[in-house]
Amino acid sequence: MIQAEGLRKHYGPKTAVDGISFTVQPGRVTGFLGPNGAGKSTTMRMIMGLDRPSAGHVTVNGKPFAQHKAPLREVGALLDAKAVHTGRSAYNHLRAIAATHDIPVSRVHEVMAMTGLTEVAKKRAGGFSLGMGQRLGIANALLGDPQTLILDEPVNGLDPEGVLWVRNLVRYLAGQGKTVFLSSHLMSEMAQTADHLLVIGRGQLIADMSVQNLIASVQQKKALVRTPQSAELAAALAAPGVSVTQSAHETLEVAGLDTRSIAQIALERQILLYELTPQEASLEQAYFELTRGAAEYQSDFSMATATHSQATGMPGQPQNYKN
Ligand SMILES: Nc1ncnc2c1ncn2[C@@H]1O[C@H](COP(=O)(O)OP(=O)(O)OP(=O)(O)O)[C@@H](O)[C@H]1O
Repeated sequence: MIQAEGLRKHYGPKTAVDGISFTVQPGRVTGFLGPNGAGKSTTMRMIMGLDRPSAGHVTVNGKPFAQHKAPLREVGALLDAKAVHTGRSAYNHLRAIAATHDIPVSRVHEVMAMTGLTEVAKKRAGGFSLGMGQRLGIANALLGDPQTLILDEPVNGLDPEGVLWVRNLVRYLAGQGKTVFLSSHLMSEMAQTADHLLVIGRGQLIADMSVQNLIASVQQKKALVRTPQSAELAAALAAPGVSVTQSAHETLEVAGLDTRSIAQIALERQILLYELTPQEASLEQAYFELTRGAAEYQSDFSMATATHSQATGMPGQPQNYKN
C-alpha cells in the first residue's frame, strides 16, 4: 500500500506537486493520469525516496521507502528505463542488483523468462531498443518479488504484443494481492488495465475514483438516432440545453436528452425511428473533460480539435488554453 499525506514539492519557484493526499490500495491496479508536467514523475520519485518532499510525507507498505531494510523486496519500480549500466549485459545488470539483496541467481533467470529477455540475456543493455529497455526495467522491478510495484509509463515503446503482456502481468500481480501503481498516457490502455484512477493536474489531485465512476462523472445524455424524418425530428427535439446535429444521411446526434425522452417525442409526432442508441463516454473524453485547463502545454492543434468537438456536440468546450 502507498499512502501520501499533504505531499508537496517545489523546485525553486515552481510547485511541481501541490500538497496531495491519496492511498494506493493493494489488490488492484491504480492508474496515475495527468497531462505533461502535471507532477506524476515527481510524485513517483518522492514515493521511491529519490526526491525529498518540500512538505508532507509518503509511505510504502507502512514506512518511508528509505526506512525499509530490503527495499527491493518491498517495492519494485520502473522510473527511467534508460537508467542501466549500458556496458553490462541484461543478465549481469540484473545479477548485480540481485546481489545487493541476496536474491538468488535462479530469480534472475525467472524474471528474464517472465519478461522475454532470456534470448538477449548476454547482449549489452546499452544496445537495447526502447521496448527491450522497458522489459529490462520491468524485470528489475520484479526482481525482489515486491509487494508494491510502481511503473512510470511501462508500455512506452512496446509493440502491441508487449502492451498486452504488460496489461496481463499487472492484472495478474494485482490479482495476487499486490499494490500496482502505474502511469500511462495511453487512455484506451488505461481503461483496459486499471481498476482505479488518480488524476493529477498542475500538481493537484483532481480525481481519485474507479474507472467506471470517472466515466460516469462526465457522462452526458447523448444518443444517436436514425430516422427518415430527420428534419422533422430535429425540429421536435429542439429545446434549451438540447443540441441536435445531423451527422450523416438520416442520422442525428442528440445531446442533452436521454433515449427515453427522444422515443417519447418521436412517438407523439408519429416519427419512424430506425435506430436509437445511447452514446457512452470513453475514458479519454472523461479525462479531457476533467483535465481541461489543467494542462501546462497545449498546442494550437488541440485547440482546433476541442473547438471541432464542441461543434459536433462532443464534450470539451473550447476555452482559452494558452497559459
Ligand atoms: N528537477 C527539476 N527541476 C525543476 N523543475 C522540475 C524538475 N522536475 C520536474 N520539474 C517540473 O515539475 C513539473 C512536474 O514535472 P513531472 O516530471 O513530475 O511531470 P509529469 O506529470 O511526470 O510529466 P510527463 O507526463 O511529461 O512526464 C513540471 O513543470 C516540470 O518541469
